[in-house]
Amino acid sequence: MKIALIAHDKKKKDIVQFALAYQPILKKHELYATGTTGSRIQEATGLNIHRFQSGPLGGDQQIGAMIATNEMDIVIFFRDPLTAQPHEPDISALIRLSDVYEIPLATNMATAELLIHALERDELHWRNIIKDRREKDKL
Ligand SMILES: O=C(CO)COP(=O)(O)O
Repeated sequence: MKIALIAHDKKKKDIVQFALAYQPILKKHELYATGTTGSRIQEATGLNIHRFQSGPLGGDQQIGAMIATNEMDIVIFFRDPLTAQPHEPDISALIRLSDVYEIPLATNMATAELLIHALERDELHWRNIIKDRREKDKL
């Protein structure tokens, strides 16, 4: 599965803790992240992560583009609901696209934990079925 990891600045420590705790699960998947989140997780865990631009410079949009082309399976996005972000429209667009394409999206640690356990139990297998169906529809 392809998993996007994103965190706003005040949530970066949390996502690093999350990645450390679930490293054995995460390492079995293809990981993507916005720029700074990706480097912080990489430094702490050594996980292999494809890093996009930093969020304010287009990283959220790059992940959104993967969602729109049916290439992203899970989004874990530790948002900071208490701080205004300069790229708020990009954040809303990413969340909107996750809803448009019905991509499992966790915006806080509690939901992220549920998702990661579901992933480990292979309960997100339906994503592969949807992907195959959409690929066939394109033909
Ligand atoms: O701003 C972000 C998401 O909206 C995250 O970007 P960084 O990981 O580059 O800090």
